[in-house]
Amino acid sequence: MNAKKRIEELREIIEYHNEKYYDEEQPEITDYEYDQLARELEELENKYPEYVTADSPTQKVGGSVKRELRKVEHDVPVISLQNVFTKEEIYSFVNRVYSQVSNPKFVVEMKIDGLSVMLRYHNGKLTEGITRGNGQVGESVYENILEIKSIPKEIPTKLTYLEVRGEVYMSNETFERIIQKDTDGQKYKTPRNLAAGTLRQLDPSVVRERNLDIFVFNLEISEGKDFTSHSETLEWLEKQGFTTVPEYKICTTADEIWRYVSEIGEKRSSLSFGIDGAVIKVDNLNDRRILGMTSRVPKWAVAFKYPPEQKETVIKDIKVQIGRTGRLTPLAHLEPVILAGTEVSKATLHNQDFIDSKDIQIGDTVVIQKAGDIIPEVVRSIPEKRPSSAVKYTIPQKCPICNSPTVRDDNGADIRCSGNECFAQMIRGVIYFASKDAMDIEGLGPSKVESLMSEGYIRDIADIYHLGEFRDELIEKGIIGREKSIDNLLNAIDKSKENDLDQLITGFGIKNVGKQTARVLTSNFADLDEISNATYDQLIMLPDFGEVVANSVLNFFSQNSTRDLIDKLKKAGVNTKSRVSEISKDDRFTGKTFVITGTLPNLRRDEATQLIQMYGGKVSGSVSKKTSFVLAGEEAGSKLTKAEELGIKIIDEEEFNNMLK
Ligand SMILES: NC(=O)c1ccc[n+]([C@@H]2O[C@H](COP(=O)([O-])OP(=O)(O)OC[C@H]3O[C@@H](n4cnc5c(N)ncnc54)[C@H](O)[C@@H]3O)[C@@H](O)[C@H]2O)c1
Ligand SMILES: [Zn+2]
Repeated sequence: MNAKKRIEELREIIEYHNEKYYDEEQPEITDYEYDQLARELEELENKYPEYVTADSPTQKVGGSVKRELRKVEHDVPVISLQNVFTKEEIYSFVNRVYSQVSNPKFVVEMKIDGLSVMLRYHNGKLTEGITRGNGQVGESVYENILEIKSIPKEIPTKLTYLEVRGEVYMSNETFERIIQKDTDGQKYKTPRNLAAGTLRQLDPSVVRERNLDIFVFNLEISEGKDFTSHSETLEWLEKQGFTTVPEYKICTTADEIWRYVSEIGEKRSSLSFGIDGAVIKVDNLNDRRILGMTSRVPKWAVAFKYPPEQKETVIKDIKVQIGRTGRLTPLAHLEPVILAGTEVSKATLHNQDFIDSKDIQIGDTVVIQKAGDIIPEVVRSIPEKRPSSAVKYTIPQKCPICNSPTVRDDNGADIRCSGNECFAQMIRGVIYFASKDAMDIEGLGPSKVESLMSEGYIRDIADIYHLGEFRDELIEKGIIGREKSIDNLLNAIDKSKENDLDQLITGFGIKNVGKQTARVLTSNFADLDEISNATYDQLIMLPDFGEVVANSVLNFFSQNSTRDLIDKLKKAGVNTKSRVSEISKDDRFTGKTFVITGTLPNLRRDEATQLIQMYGGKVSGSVSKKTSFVLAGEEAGSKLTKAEELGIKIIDEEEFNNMLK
């Protein structure tokens, strides 16, 4: 691909992820992955400056401004920081500074993973709180800021105007607590996203409940008071009651800086809050002025991004997941380990090529990492630690769901089920079963259904009623959410067992049978068994039933898989009795006994029998004085004679049909 094209493509991808991250607080990729993309774009733009445009994401800061929040223009544009990823880059930054100013000092701070907020004070009183927004214009979150305890609302020194900048964050502990019980909070993947989502919503009481906090890291404006260094401002800010970035350190040499950066990196996972790097800043404010800035970043600071934390663990098993498009994705089930603060028990292996190229086997010890603290990935296997019991893994040749052959995409590494819409179709079926129109199981919406099916917990609708057996596993995997959401869902599932039969029949999703038709069935038959044994003639006589609908019903209930499904549902305790039919049951033949003889022109004998039984009548094999009617067709033999002798009423099919009208 040529450079220009790649640059354009990268810009588009990055803009997309910026919006997800900054505006929706719902990132789809990890910070690490994002940083790789941003770095690639930056390097290309450096190499081909002729392609740099003013609207490139490398030239801009942050996200946009929410319409619901009041816009505020920044006094000092809020710029970004240059990211660096290696020791060498830190050294070259330090060397550059040394070449431009004499005896520089540096402050090394943690880069808190939250969102930037500017705080304004007039005459010592807090008057405004603004998000970074696009760097020029931010959003007022003043009412929300007031709910953050560690932000002083009034400070002892009454300068006419003061502006400080800090990072609003949420501690890991608070994050865990909130996503346990708060369904809105559960939408967010990381403390950073939840902190941003919380600060940018409109209800201050939510901020209070969610216990946001702040670390102040910069003094922007202090009218009537001068400082010579950054570290001096931090000390002064502390005296004013601000909580400043913890454990910052003043360093002189590159070696010293690197040692401290590494030290922070080592204790990173044991901190009670998230950091996404370390910031190295020139301390002296005059030096900063000499070094200057670009349109987007200061030249007197860099942010070091730590490589993702890695751990070793063992692959216990590899299972295949099936996605919406029928793609089979192998998933490693791991010996659980704590990584970057949370437990990891599975990781995607992407495809067969990934497994083969990394030489990954079941039983292997592997190195995993959580890129950007979200999605765990397998970095490599350690063949020296391979036990003799290790097993090679190949994606199955038959789809574990529909048994169709699996095929490799012509032009790629993906392997798909060749079954016609196998998974999508199944998913739709289960989603419909749980929907309001059918079994109305609250909490079992499309995305939950999809994950449960992808993970193999649900293969058919009856499996829904066995989810309770996997309660602990589901909690551990976090597929549904936390303990509370799982219990709510299990309760809703349990409750649905008592639903009326028409809801269950609707849920089967039988072709041409909607809610209305399901009701007709349940008001004419006593239970699911009667419905599944109903004959064409019984069905065709039901109100609103035409040939097509009747055949659809017959076809559905004649399949073995349907019988199995019904058995499974009954065993699980799902109601299969019709309540409506108890009231409106048509019992016109109660007390009447029929004898059927000869061949009827249209009805088969078993069909006629069922019709009679359906209306409360009995069918007997021999004619006696107790016989009410003899239903006779062609070639009726001795029974007809006997009926004539006893004077019992003989009817033909047409008369019988008339009795049913
Ligand atoms: N996953 C995604 O889809 C996605 C999308 C966009 C951005 N991101 C992540 O966000 C990063 C961009 O980060 P950013 O928006 O915070 O801006 P940035 O990289 O420009 O860093 C500057 C920000 O760091 C923060 N900060 C925290 N502690 C600080 C300290 N001690 N001193 C100075 N600043 C401090 C401030 O908020 C400041 O505005 C990317 O590198 C990426 O990791 C991820
Ligand atoms: Zn399939």
